Amino acid sequence: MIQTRNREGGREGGRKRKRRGKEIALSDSAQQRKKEDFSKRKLVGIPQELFSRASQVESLDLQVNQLKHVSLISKLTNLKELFLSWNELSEFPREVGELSSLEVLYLNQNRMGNVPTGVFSRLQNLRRLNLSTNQLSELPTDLGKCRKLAYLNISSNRLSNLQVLVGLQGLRELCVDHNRLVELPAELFLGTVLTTFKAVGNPLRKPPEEVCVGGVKDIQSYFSQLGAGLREERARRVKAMFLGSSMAGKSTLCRSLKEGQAVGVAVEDRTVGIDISEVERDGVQLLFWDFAGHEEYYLTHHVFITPQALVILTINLARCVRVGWHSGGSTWARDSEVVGLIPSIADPTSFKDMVSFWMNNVMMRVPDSVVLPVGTHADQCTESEIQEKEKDIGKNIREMLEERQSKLQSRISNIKDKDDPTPFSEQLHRLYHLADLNIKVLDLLPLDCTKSEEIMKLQEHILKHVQNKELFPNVESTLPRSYQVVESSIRNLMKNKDFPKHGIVGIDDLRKRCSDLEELAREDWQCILRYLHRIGIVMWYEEIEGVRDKVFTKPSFLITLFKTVVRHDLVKCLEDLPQNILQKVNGLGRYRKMWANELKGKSTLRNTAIAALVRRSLMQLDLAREDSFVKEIAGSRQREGELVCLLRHFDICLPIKLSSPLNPQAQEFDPRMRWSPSSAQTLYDPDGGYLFPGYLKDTVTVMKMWGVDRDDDLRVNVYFLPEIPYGVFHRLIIRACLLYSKYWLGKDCFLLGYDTTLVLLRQNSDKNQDEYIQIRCRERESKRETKREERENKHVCVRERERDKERRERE
Ligand SMILES: Nc1nc2c(ncn2[C@@H]2O[C@H](COP(=O)(O)OP(=O)(O)OP(=O)(O)O)[C@@H](O)[C@H]2O)c(=O)[nH]1
Repeated sequence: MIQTRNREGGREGGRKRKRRGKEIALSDSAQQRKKEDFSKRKLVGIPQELFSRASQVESLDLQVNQLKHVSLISKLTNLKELFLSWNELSEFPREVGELSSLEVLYLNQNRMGNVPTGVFSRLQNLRRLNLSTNQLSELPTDLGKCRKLAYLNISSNRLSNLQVLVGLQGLRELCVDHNRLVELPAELFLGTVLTTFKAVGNPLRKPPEEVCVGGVKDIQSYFSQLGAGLREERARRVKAMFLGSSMAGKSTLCRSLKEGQAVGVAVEDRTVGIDISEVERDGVQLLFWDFAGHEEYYLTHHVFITPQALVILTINLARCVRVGWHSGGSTWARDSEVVGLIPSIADPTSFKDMVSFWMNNVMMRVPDSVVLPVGTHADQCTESEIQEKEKDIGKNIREMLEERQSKLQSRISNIKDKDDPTPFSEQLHRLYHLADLNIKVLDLLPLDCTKSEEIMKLQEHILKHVQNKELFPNVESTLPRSYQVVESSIRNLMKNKDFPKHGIVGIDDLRKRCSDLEELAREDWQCILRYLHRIGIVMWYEEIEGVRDKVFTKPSFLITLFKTVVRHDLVKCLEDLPQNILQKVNGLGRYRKMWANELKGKSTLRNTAIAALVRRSLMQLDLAREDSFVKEIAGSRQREGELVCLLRHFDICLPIKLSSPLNPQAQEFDPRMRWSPSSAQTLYDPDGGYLFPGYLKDTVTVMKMWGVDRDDDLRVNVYFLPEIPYGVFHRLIIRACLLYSKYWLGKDCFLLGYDTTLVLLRQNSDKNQDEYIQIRCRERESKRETKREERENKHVCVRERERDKERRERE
């Protein structure tokens, strides 16, 4: 998606760019530095005119040209800043090594394969160096002599060793994303002034990537614990995520793998949300995450689909029927009924629903994954059918991947062909990165899940692949012993009778309970907890205000909570709420119908309805004995419940006022500020409720308000490659509505009202199957329209009268 601009051509964040800009501006004014700007001129050599005033030039900008060599640059003896980004340099310009006054050197986005040793020995004043997006596999040993170097960007290269950087005492910012690093030198972090370190996209084992994403503090803690004389341990662990459409056989596979033999699953025993199980085989710990295939659950899946996992894409072979090829890739249809070019997600036999929807989701969320397609129900197909389907699915997936690559490449060329590609450098970097991260799809394995020997075949298959270091470089990681101790202490605690069955514990309480860890400093303990959170052993959302002091030691319980309000049969759950539960939340019997109708008609759930649903779930699990616990989860009149707090954070629901058509808590939008969910804190309204865009069914209200499209509407289309990820539009609804006081919502479209302006957003796909979000804007015509809008604003309000009546009845 086109969204970011980077004026400089480097790949630093906006803040840093600004800082650099400021630095330059300050030093400019102080020293009257002579600047020469020759950027974006399609130059193939340095302009000769420069040499007539060579000694005066202090800053030279040659970005975005076609330079293959840089000669005579050493004549600019007073040069302090040199920008050579976005050129065609395949060799490092050696003469640069003679520019002893140089403070800033940018050589990113070139094609250099190496930097010769000796160049940096004389660059003693160098403060900022950007060598990112080149093809470097080694760093010159003398780089470590640039004692003043404070910023170094060497991301998107082929580096596997950072030892030469040890000793750079002034280094504060270091970016090494997307290289081939397996280990990091501890000396780079311990006792240094490094404050920013980025290393995503490396096959890191020491420390593992889950530690590195926590930043310098977490890495320091990791190394100091490694160095504390405690034994280091090797952990071999892999998460296997079972994805695929409903009734494909995911639960059957998960449960059978756990038991080590074929286990039948009753058809009505549908997975709700996600099931988690864990087994150890051949010294590898396998965490199985079984994601429900029913559409309602896709909304929460993104919270749990994490990188570095093995994706087991489960396809019911008996359900797909081959009907021929066409460009849409929908090769399958039920009972020989040909589906449309873009088959509906609701068609469980379409190729899109069975394979490409999941593949696209995986490509978008975890694009460096390994996918193992497993064809279930092989016993219900003939040998030749299996072979044919196996071949077709493989071919279709390959075509999908090729199409994705070619789209990525064409977008890359589009940007590169622009006269000035620098504003798109961040986007280009992402495209390069996506093009690099080719998802690995293994051959389809057909299975009859009713046979134990077939289950064992799958187990062997999984173990063979996860032990392949090329496919899973991160399966093995080195951990300080304390990491293992904390993990096993928590596991042991969970076996204790007095440990809460739900597994939710206060963070300090948990630390106290792990008594064998007394010597571990609080900060180190938190770093370990963060690591355990990232690998999915516990959940600790320290960034969410309402739950930051809680640890969910049983992630499955968290998922159970999500299932309370995100489920395929929610209307029925509301209709079936027992009387005793209603009484607990001061509800009347007739509320069942009212709540069910509100959900069906407006996709809203009021607080009392949520409280009743949560209470019922907790009672079913025998966890409702402590009223205070139920209130913490479900909410009370004083405070928002932890469940909605989490759902809000993950953009699954939107707080709404049920009593008013307006949203008085809407944030004022400040374009200078970065918007984040936490900045959109809303006041808790005990009489309010939440809107779940995932349950929106039609577009009637929105389209009535909007009318027909007009030629003079202001219109912007935002295209997505290869399609709009599931749930993105829902999240857009939530984020946009938090900013506007008037909105009308529908399935796949919504309308925002501000002053006299209407803005329509809708997700579309055109005849070329390009998917995009369209933004249309127009002035409202008359006051009459405003009145009509208020009358029809039924998605965000129930009438005041109705609320009063309800209150009276309660009283
Ligand atoms: N004959 C046969 N039945 C299978 C096979 N695999 C699964 N089943 C049956 O298919 C049905 C659906 O399987 P599940 O494992 O519940 O499917 P799921 O993908 O988990 O479905 P959701 O929970 O809706 O996501 C169950 O009744 C299984 O026993 C197979 O290979 N052969």
